[in-house]
Amino acid sequence: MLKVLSSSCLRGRFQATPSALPSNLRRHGTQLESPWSRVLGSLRGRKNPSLCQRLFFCSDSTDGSETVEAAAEAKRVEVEGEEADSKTSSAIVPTVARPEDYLTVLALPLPHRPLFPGFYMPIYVKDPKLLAALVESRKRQAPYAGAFLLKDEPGTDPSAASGSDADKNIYELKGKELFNRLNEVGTLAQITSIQGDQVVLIGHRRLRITELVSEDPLTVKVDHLKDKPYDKDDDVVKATSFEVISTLRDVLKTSSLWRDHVQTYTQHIGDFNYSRLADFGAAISGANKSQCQQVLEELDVYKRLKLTLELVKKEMEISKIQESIAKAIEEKISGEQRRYLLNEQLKAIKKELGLEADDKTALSAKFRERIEPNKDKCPPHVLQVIEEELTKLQLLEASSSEFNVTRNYLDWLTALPWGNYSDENFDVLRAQKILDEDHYGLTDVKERILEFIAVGKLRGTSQGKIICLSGPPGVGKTSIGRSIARALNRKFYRFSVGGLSDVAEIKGHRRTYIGAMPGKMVQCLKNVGTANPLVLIDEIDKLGRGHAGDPASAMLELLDPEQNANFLDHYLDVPIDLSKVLFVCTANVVEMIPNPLLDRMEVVSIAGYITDEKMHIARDYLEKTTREACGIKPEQVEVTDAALLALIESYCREAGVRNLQKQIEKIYRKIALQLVRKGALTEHPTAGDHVVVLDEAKIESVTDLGETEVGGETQVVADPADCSSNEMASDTTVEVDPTQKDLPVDQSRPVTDQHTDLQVSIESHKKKETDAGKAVEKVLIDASNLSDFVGKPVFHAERIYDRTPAGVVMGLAWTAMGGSTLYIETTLVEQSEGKGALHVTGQLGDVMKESTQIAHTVARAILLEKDPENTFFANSKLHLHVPAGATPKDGPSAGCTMITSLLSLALKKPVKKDIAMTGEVTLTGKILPIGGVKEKTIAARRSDVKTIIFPSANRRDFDELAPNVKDGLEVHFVDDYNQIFDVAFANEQHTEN
Ligand SMILES: Nc1ncnc2c1ncn2[C@@H]1O[C@H](COP(=O)(O)OP(=O)(O)OP(=O)(O)O)[C@@H](O)[C@H]1O
Repeated sequence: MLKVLSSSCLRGRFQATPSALPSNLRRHGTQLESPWSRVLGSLRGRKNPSLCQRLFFCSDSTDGSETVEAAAEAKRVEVEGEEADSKTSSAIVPTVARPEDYLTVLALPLPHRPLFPGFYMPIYVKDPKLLAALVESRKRQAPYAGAFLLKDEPGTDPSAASGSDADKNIYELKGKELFNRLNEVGTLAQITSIQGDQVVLIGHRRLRITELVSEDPLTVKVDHLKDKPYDKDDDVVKATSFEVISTLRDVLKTSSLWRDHVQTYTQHIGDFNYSRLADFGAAISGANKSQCQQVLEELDVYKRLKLTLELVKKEMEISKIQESIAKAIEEKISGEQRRYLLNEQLKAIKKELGLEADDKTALSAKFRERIEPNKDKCPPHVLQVIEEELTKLQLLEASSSEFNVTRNYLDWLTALPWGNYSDENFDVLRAQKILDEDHYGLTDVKERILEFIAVGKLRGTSQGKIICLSGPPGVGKTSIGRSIARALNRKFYRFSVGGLSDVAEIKGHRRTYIGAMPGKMVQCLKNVGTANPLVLIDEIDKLGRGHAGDPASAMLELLDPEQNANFLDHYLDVPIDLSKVLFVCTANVVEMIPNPLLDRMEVVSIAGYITDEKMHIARDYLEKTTREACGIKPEQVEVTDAALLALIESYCREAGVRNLQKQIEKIYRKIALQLVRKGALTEHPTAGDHVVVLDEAKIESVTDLGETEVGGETQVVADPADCSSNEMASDTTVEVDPTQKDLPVDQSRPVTDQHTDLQVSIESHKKKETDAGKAVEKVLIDASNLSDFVGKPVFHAERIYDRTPAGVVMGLAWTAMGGSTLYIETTLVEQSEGKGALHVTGQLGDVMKESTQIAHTVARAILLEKDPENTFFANSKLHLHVPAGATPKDGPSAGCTMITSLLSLALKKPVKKDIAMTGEVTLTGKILPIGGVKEKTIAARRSDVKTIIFPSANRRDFDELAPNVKDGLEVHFVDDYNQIFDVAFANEQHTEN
């Protein structure tokens, strides 16, 4: 029966590129594709697609008569074609002789695949003799030859890809050699066209070579093979064939390459035969040549179907893999593109549905939404600016820089808490409780804050004020600021102006600059979200001098209650009301604060703490917070008062408590380490274990139970359960001193206490019972073991002299770090008649140098008055020195001390024991007031001074001091130097001679 492939898709295929070629041809690379495409080209040239179709499936039978019928039908169709080509049609018209009459045929070697009956195959014929013979046979109207697949060369890998060098040599095979390489079973092939060395074949029926007839060209005798008879109605055969068909359909779903073949074939499923189905499956599968040859050789149709089924199943798997690979690659490549497209589509859809406005509208909506809740409280002029800017935003191009500037500006403008105040707390008692909770002492500051709250309560509103906390570092200026905010229920914001020299930091940059930002105050308001925060301006005394504008003046505008109700930030360009903001400034040296600023401030000075205050702060505040921070329980540690006192007096002699805090932290860190180490050791050892710890150097050996080697302690760990008993716990206190060589170890008693390699000696207590009834390790810190935790005292007493010799007097000084004591030393260099002079050292400033000159003159006058005979100053070259030489010193307040020192040398009389003095002296011996009375008093107490001489003008300052600062001091207030002379040199018996 003739099958004319009329599907339009086939027509399309033949007009397509080589990729549309049947897959079995395409798979074998260019060698096959090339002639195939040329043949296609020639056919296409004839503009007769129907002809091409016929060439593919010309018959469903291997029967010669059918072939004749097929050819006749082909011719009929061809004639019907508009552009029939007589030359081509003659090429496919079979000879008069029937195919089965061909018993001797020319043998055509097929390098890659066998030719299946009913299939079309273009090949190259390189052998000129063979080609000539083929041409000749066509001329003789006998265009048939035998096509046989070449066997693989012995030793080659059949799975190796074709197209290798070995393949190229097949064209050189000739005669016997070629004969031996041919598979026995092949196909009777009709030569449909010959163009150059390209020959197009159509397979007809199976052949088997029986003998070699001639070698050049190779001619063989053949038997025509017929399929073994089979029952067409056999269920198994049917089922197998149906499975082949359904697999082919599955492949069709995944592989478009096969679609045309399979569709065409299955369309004609009604009159197929099983044999051809098997051939079809094998032919179009991608199986290798030996597998295909196996199908060709199989004459049992059922078996052939089974073989084919295997091949197409495999093909299906391959096509699935191919599909997934293609999909993955496609996804990878087009992922980005697809996302972009989808995004665009999404945007378009949203816009269409009115779900999303464009960027500008969305932005405007965002800003409006932000300002909406505050609209009533927001000043009208600000609302007006916002409206104007929003209108401007709509008009600007979104990509323009101006747009960004406007957007940022609106962002800031709408983010500020216009008229948004936190509820103030005017409860004085609560505020006092909070202030006391956070800080010990600081009565002045606390009082001032409470006054402020009281006024606020009476007025119903609080007025922004500027409080300036001044004092040495570490006295709690910053931390009290935080407490005040808590007490007043205001938001807290801190910024430091130390070294600030750019006015823009305070007042912002103009919007026209790239990267312009508003000033600190606007940033503060945005940050805290309320318009009445407490703003702590740290280090205001260290405000820079400024290169562009004066930061001090900008601060003035910010802080002055008269001006700051309409503070104008350069960036915002709309006045902001800062009058509700409570400003607290901190400074170390009040004198360094620019005067106009200082004028507007209420200075509250914190002078520093005396030992007693430090003890309280350490015990009730620092220790508590540090212990909690280190995760140590109160019952695990005990720091004795003696230890704390030693720590304050020998390690932390500063005015504040920052260093003390550091030392306490150091102690607690070490304790934490010890506790953890002990915990680790006591957790792991079990009863009977030996644990040797302490100084590594001392450990020589570990012995068995009950033995102690010299230099090491062997301790037997008791059953941990025993430790919980009261009796045991109370018995196991061990004191270890690493410096002690042979420690007495009571080996009859189990010990759980272990010592770490910290190389410190501590008393480990296991006797304390917690509420839960468990024994706890307790670390005890006493004055004796303090150095194990904080090292040797770094700060030695300020007192150089236990008893000052003649010519040495203790003075009192004030520094930014607090008060301090200092000595004025004078010695005689040489004596020569009428050559009295004074040489000065100790990095003294100009004022202090002048003081020495004044002191020299005054001392000479007083000596003359007291002892007219004494010519000491007139004839002596003197040297006055103020230790420590590395520290620069200045100021007039050491005047009286210098006079006393000079007189003491002149009189060879030491001053009263434990006396210190301070006061500026005039040339006539009058004593002028000094500053820093509290600091100086505290410093004097630190140095164990018992008697202090202050100028009378400072009596008020001294009287204001807390009683605990004044307690036990003998204080003299003087107007004239003679009064000092009387106090300093009175009742002293130690005249040196
Ligand atoms: N009276 C006090 N009661 C409790 N703790 C205090 C007291 N004074 C200071 N402290 C603590 O001392 C530490 C240092 O204080 P802070 O940082 O406030 O010092 P400061 O005066 O601001 O120093 P600086 O001038 O260097 O900024 C803080 O942890 C603070 O809690």
